[in-house]
Amino acid sequence: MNREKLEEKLREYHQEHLLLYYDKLDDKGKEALSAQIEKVDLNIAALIHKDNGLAGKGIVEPLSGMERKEINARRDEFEAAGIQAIQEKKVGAVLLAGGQGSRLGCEGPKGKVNIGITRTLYIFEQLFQNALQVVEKTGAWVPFYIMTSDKTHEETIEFLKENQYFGYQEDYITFFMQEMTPSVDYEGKLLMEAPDRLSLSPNGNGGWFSSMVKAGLLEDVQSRGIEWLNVFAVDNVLQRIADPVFVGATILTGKDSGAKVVKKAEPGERVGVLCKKDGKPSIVEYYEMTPEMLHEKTPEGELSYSYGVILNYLFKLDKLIHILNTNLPIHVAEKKIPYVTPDGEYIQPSEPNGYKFEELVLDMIPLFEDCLPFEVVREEEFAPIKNATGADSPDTARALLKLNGVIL
Ligand SMILES: CC(=O)N[C@H]1[C@@H](OP(=O)(O)O)O[C@H](CO)[C@@H](O)[C@@H]1O
Repeated sequence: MNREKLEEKLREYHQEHLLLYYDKLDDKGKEALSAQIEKVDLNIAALIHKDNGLAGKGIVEPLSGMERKEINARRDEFEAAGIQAIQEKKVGAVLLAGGQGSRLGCEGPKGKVNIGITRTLYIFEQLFQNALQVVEKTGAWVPFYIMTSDKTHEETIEFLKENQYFGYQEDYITFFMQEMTPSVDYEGKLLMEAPDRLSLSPNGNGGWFSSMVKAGLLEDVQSRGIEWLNVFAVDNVLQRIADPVFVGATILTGKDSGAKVVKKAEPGERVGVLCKKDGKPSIVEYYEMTPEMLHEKTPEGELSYSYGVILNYLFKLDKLIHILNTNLPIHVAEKKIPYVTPDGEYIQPSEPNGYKFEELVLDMIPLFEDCLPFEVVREEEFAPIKNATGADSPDTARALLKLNGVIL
């Protein structure tokens, strides 16, 4: 697009300031900026006013799930069904790895964080170890789709290649990039990170499937005969991938989605909670729970909203395709967003100065017919690494890995 066309497009959305530095840019800079402006959704006002989150809207009630007792009683049956589906190549895995390890003091992809003590043990390495257990058990390779972001793509590919995918077969690994959305100030004006660059950030983990489709991977998924996708986060080193028992339980109970859950450790634990909203399974994210919901108890004295999701979901492919064009709610988060001033000065704010927009994978759940809440043992399957120290840190994860026999 030339200047005139860009101006015309921007005027419509009151974002003409994006061309403030345009005339001073060289041809490469002009092209780069123009490409970004063409690509982004400029209808920010619509984003800000979209339904924001689930909490407090609709009738929210507790939801009971499949508990350990029931799972253990039917374990063999579930496991056999899951193994069969994996051997028939019906299950694929999607690793959400777009995040950076900056909070853990490591620039670059979070999966590159080394949590070993006497040896190196990268987060990616541990996840592949977990996946290899299933390969060993079933004799079948589970195709892995790895979602990266603009900021982590090249480095992730390079790192995994260098390390020979930690023993996983290269033919079963495919990368795709998460899409980006613009950040805005409190007036809804798009922020710029540099004179030739908008401030963009990953669009949240809810965009994983549409990003996969936009990357042209639906054909790949379908040609492999995949019917189920197991989506999971990079930050839980005890994550079981394509767990045959979970896969089998979801299939045999006739559900079209499943969510692994743990009993919450305490009311304030920072996990999304599986519940019912307007009669359908839904997840309310921890920061959207009301104090009443957080503390409500059953007559037996247990938390009413006790199932915390560990970001490990199973989705049926045909349903994912069916809901592909359904809009997910946009979650608006106030953040500190670096930007350039009209004089070209780069500012790194110490206080929040604007909004980022995210779609969340948990908002997909109500779009499915029914979801199986599948209870897992926290000590065996949930060791998230979110913070440098304290709760959910490398230290807590190491303790849990040790408990599971991993040598650090
Ligand atoms: C948007 C999203 O998927 N949030 C997840 C995710 O939380 P974060 O704080 O965003 O890492 O991981 C939690 C489990 O570690 C899970 O309970 C929660 O629902």
